[in-house]
Amino acid sequence: MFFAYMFVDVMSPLQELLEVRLGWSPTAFGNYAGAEYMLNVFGFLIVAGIILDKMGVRFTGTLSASLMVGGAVIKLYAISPLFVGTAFDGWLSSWWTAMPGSAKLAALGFMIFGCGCEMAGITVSKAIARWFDGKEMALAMGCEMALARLGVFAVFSLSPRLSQALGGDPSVVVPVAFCTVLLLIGLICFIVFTVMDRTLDRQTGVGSGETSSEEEFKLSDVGGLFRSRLFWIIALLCVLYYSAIFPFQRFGTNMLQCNLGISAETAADLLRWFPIGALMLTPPLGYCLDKFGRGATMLILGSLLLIGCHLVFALLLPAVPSQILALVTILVLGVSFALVPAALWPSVPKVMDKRYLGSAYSLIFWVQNIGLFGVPILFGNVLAASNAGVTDPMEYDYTNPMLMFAGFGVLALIFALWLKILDTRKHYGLEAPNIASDTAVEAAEAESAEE
Ligand SMILES: C[C@H](N)C(=O)N[C@@H](CCCCN)C(=O)O
Repeated sequence: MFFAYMFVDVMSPLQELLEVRLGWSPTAFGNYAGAEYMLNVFGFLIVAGIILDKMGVRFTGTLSASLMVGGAVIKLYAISPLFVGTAFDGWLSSWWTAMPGSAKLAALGFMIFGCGCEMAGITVSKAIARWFDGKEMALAMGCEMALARLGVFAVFSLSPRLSQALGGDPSVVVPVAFCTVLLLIGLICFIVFTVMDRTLDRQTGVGSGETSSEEEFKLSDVGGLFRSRLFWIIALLCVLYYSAIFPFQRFGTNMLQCNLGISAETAADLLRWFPIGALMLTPPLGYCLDKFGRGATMLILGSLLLIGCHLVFALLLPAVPSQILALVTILVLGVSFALVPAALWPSVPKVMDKRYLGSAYSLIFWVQNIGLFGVPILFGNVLAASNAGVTDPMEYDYTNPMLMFAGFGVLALIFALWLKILDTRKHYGLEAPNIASDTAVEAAEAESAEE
C-alpha cells in the first residue's frame, strides 16, 4: 500500500510540468485524476469484492498488484517519448481535443491502476481483519494506513526532485518510472508471500481459511448487504467523510494560496503536515481502540473536528490570513483524519459477517469511490460559479466550496451519531475494545462450560 499510495500522487506535484511538456491543461489534469475511480464506480469494485470472498486473499492480492503494475506501465508509456509524437498519439489527440493523446492513454492506465489499488485496499483490510481477529486489529490497520500516509508524504517530497534527477530539462518520466519499479517490487514481494503462506499451510496442515466451506460466500449476500441499514449508515458516513478529505488534499494548496497570498511551494509545505499528523496518530489511536474501545465516539469526535476545520478555512482564514492559524487548522484536521479512519475500518468486521467481509469492504469502497469521483467535479463547479469573472488563480474565493465540505462533515456527524445510538440499543460492540480482556475471556469460557 506504501508504493500504491506513492503512485497515486506521483504526478500531483508535477501539474505545471505536465502542462509545459505535454500540453495538459488543468481540465485535462482533472479528468486524468478522476479516471482513477472510474472503472470502480462503474462496477469493478463490486466484482472485486466477490472475487475476494470467492478466491481468497492470496489470489486477489496477486491480481490486484498485477493490475496496478499493468496500469502503471501503460501510464509510463503514455508520457514517455516512446509514445508522445507517434502516429498513435496523433490519432488519439485528434478527437476530444481538450485531452491530449498522452492524457487519454495515461487516464486509461490510471483507471486500470485504480482498479488494482482499490482491490488491494479491500484485500488488505480483509486480511488484517482475519489475522488480527480478537487481537490488535485496529493497531494493525492503523499501521497500514500510517504507511500509506508516509507514501503520500514521500512522493510529494521525492517527485519534484526525481523530475530533475537526470540534469538538463526536468522530466515527468523519471518519477513515474521510479514508482512503477516500486510497484513491480511490491508485486514480487506479494508473490513471495503467497508462496511462503501456502508452504506454511501445507507444513502446519492448517488452512488459512481463505475459502473454507463453513464460510462459503453466496452471491445473495451482496443483495443482503444492500438491504442492511447498518451497511448504509457506515457506507454513507464513509463517503461523506472522505469526500471532505481526499478532494481537500487536491484543492487545499490553491485554497491556502488564495487566502494567504503565498506561493504554491509554501502552501504545499503547510499542507503536507496534514498526512503527517494522521501518520503519527493513526497507530496509537488504533491501539487505544483495541485496548479501550470507544469506536463510535471517535467517529463523532473526528466528524466534529472536520466540521470545525472546514468552517475555519471557509470563514475565519479569509478574515484572518495567518499561516499559523492555517497550520494549526491543518494539524487539527490531521487529528480528525487519524480518528475517523482508525475507528471506521476496524468497525466493519464487528458488524458484518466474516463470510462476506470482502464484499462488505468492497461495497463501502464502491459508495466511497462514487463520492471521490463526483465531489472534485462538484467542487470545481461550485468554485467556478462562486468566482464568475475571476481569471487570476490566486484570487479565487473558496468560501462556498469549503462550506460545502463543512456540510459533508455535518451529514457525516449525523450518521456517526446514528451509529452510536444504534450501538447503544443493539450492542454491536462498536464501543467495546477489540482485545478481549482476560476477565472477559474467563467469563465467556465459564459461560460456555456451564452450557
Ligand atoms: C481511497 C480508499 N478507498 C480508502 O478508503 N482508503 C482508506 C484506507 C482504507 C483501509 C485500507 N486497508 C484511507 O484512509 O486511506
